[in-house]
Amino acid sequence: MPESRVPRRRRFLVCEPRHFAVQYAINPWMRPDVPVDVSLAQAQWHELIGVYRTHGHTVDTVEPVPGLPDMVFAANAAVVVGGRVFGSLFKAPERRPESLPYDTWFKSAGHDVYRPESVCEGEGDFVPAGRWILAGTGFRTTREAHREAQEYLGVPVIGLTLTDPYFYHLDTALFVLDDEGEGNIAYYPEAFSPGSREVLARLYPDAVLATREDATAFGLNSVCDGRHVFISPGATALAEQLADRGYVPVPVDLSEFHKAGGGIKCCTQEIRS
Ligand SMILES: CN(C)C(=N)NCCC[C@H](N)C(=O)O
Repeated sequence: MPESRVPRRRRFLVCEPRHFAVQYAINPWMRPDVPVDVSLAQAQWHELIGVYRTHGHTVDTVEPVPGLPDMVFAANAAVVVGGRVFGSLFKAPERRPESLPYDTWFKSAGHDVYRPESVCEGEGDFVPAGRWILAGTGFRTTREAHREAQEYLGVPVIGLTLTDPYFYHLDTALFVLDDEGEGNIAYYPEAFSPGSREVLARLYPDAVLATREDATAFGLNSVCDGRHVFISPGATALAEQLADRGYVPVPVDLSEFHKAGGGIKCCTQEIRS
């Protein structure tokens, strides 16, 4: 008999994909020659927002800026812990201008915003997990940024090295299921260096382990509220494992966004107060 899980209401910041496109290639998923169906992308995104709201979560929006096609990936703009906003310094010059509108939004919502000196991409690589923050490096966010984040947020930052370019952000290879007590996660071990795998196995002996099929279906780019897991419908084996553990998978298809290398979590910035 699986455990009964209790959801916690979340506050999310999102950005409508009004100017979404694949115009450049900064990860192996992006093919500017493959067309994006913009109206399908819009419909998929609105479906996600509707699903969050019907599950009791608060959703705020930042105004999209023309010429910034990846701005829809709100998770990459910052990581917010205890109301403190640790902003981003994108690696790709094409994405750097996204920081200004996001910082402006956070400031107008009353938050202090820290401007990092080292390359880092928000919740793409910083994954708050209760007592600590799991932090990816290898493709985008630097070790120096891990140090800056720990100093500003006052939360231990545990560095993990990513080794597969298809999983270039930590949130493509891992997500948090529970952030209270011992906590728990789901992840794809082969996306990490041997040492980082050992660290994850030590911290999370009871983790849910995903297959490459689940991971390439963006199954680990999921959002969990403690009970519901908003998950890509292609990650069928992972959804089954989660259901066996008492979670409730809620499939939401963001296939148009996969063409840019993003999924559900990338479109979702969590504002932790
Ligand atoms: C889970 N992922 C990868 C994210 N958190 N963000 C998606 C960013 C996509 C963008 N084209 C880029 O390559 O930066």
